Amino acid sequence: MGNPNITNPDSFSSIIEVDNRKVFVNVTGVSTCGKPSIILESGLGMDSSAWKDVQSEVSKFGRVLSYDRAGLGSSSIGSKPRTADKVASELNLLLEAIVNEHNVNFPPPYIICGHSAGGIFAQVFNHNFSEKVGGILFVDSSTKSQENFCKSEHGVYPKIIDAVDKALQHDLELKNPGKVVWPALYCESCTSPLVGDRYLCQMCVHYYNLCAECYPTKAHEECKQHKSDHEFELLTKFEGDMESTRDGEDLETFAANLKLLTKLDDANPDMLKTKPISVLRGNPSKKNFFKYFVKGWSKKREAINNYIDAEFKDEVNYLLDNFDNLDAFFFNAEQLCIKELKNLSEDWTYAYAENSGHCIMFDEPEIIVEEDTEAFFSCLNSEIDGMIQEYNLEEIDSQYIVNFYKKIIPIINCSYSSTVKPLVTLTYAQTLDGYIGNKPEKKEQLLISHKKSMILTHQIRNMNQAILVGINTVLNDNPSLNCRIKKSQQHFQEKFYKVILDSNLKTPLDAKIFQVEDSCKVLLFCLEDNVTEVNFESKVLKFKNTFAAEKLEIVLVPGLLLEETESVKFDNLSNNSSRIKHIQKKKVLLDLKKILEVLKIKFNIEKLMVEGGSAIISQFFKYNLADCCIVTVSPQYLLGGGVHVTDSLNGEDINGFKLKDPQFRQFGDDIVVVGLIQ
Ligand SMILES: NC(=O)C1=CN([C@@H]2O[C@H](COP(=O)(O)OP(=O)(O)OC[C@H]3O[C@@H](n4cnc5c(N)ncnc54)[C@H](OP(=O)(O)O)[C@@H]3O)[C@@H](O)[C@H]2O)C=CC1
Ligand SMILES: Nc1nc(O)c(N)c(N[C@@H]2O[C@H](COP(=O)(O)O)[C@@H](O)[C@H]2O)n1
Repeated sequence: MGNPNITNPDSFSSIIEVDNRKVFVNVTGVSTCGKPSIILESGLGMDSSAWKDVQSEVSKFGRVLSYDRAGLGSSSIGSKPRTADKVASELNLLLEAIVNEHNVNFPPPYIICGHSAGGIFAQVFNHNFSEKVGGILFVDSSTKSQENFCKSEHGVYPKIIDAVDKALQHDLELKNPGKVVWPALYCESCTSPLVGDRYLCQMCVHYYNLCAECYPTKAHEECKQHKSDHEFELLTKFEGDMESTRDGEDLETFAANLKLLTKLDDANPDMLKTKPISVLRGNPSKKNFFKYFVKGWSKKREAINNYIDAEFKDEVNYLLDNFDNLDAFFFNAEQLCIKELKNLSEDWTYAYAENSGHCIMFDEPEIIVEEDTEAFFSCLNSEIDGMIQEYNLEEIDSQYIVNFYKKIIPIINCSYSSTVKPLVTLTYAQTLDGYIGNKPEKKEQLLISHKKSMILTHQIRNMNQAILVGINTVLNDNPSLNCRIKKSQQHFQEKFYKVILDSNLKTPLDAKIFQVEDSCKVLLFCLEDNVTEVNFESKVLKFKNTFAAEKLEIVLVPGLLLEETESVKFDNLSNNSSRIKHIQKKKVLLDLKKILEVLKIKFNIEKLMVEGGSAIISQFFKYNLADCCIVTVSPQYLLGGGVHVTDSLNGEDINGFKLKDPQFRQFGDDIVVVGLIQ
């Protein structure tokens, strides 16, 4: 079943035939071989046009599909009832058709971004086609608890809904009688629910919905305040019988779909447990949904009253009268929804769109774009999680991370130029009590970072040309110091250096930095004063006999005398007193400025990442040699003690400082703080 309209299989918007039905599809976005694709699933009665703003943005970093479900927009009607099972199967057939029959690149895993009832369809799709789903982004999604909500003492809502539906069908006051067309939208001028044509103001930052009655007067208050004339676009034109336009997507079927999901979840409760999900909620006090059900309709009280069963009349009218008192009730219902959604997965993120109502894609599409990016990234992470230890990660060419880094360091992009040193990024992970490592005697690396911030660290390694650590880090952690992201290793292997500051050549010959299969070169910086010592000379020889010149280079640099004052407490047991004695100690450390100069001039290293440990970080701070910081803060306390991030500055009189232009971002459980050092 070919489709002549598809001229560019990478991006197309067309009506295609699937299983003898016509389905409108809109596939856009950059080709993402090996990465997840995004499916935009609209809410009840809404077609693909709802995603206009979101799709154009998300397409910049991935493959995106929006489509009209059967009976909506430009798609032909489907068989009734419109159960979520049916919707899921039809979506699956559509995906198979566009990939197999139309040769369109739209690879799984899929991240389904479901608005409202679209979140229910997404979950049912995950039950039935689990292997294809990477994660779900819930955009003010419906939840199973809404069924209880309907059944609860406030079960009067379904009665209002019924009455509204009936009123719409019979009430001649309304221009376009028919079923409720936009369950979540109301006219922002007259507050009636939107039936019939729907208009959007093109000039405002946000879209405004106007019904056909208000459209000619352009009566929206905020629109009136704008100086220029507003242009309104007729977004959706409904003609004739509404029944055939949003065929079958009614509240009765919606309630049945909630029951179906409850049944599927009861049978298989963990279908989403390990998959990343994002829960995005609008502001309950702004949800047009509720206004539609209650406030908007209080204006049409008479019409509604005609269609409410006598036994519910008092209750319905009480609600219509007391709309403002319902905030607390709606707030509680909202909390239930959030709890239910978060419980679906162990890997969830939550975001609150304060300035949005139920239709976040109209009010704040940018938040969905951001959340999509997060889900996109999480999905990649969970794919590669299991492989981290095997040094076999898939490439994460994640613009998300790259942008995060670049955003705060414009100099990395353009204007950093120093003839004497590379651009230095200081990166480490710390606990809430400031520790970066275990006590040295433990001889075990302290795992602080969440897997997601760890991947960030690896990506940042990949964006630099060298990593520098002190010898104690090598002795304690035995790190690999490579970038375990496959494919990017290509770039990494050719250009990367592992730099160890090791005055006395204590680095073990069997250290992992030499062993891992990469072609990075190890640079051991040693103290030039040592060169005459026999012991040192024999060590150098051993290294040279063990490793080829392209694998290892020993670089001699001058030392810098460091005078440390150590405070020692002496107890006098006879009189139970104690005395502090200050002992002056001398230590030689390698000259960092000289090392940076050599890295820049001899090895052409423009960007250097310094990982630690404490002594190294402290010295970079002390001599103001770092340009920016990326610090992972993990929500844990070590308490028992260990290596503190600036331990070795103890006693020295050095001024502290504040990061410039700090940025913060959550990666898994951790907060990553990024900023410039002036
Ligand atoms: N959480 C994290 O992100 C990280 C944690 N760590 C942790 O840090 C701990 C190690 O820290 P620490 O004990 O301070 O040791 P370091 O790894 O910082 O190494 C310090 C040693 O490096 C050598 N050195 C040479 N020149 C210099 C110089 N100019 N400045 C500083 N050191 C120099 C010195 O040994 P010599 O005189 O022999 O040359 C010095 O004792 C480990 O527990 C490790 O796990 C490490 C990195 C990151
Ligand atoms: N970002 C980060 N988080 C942690 O929890 C850490 N323990 C570290 N440690 C640093 O990473 C090195 C290990 O690197 P490999 O993965 O073995 O290549 C370790 O030596 C520290 O420098 N970092």
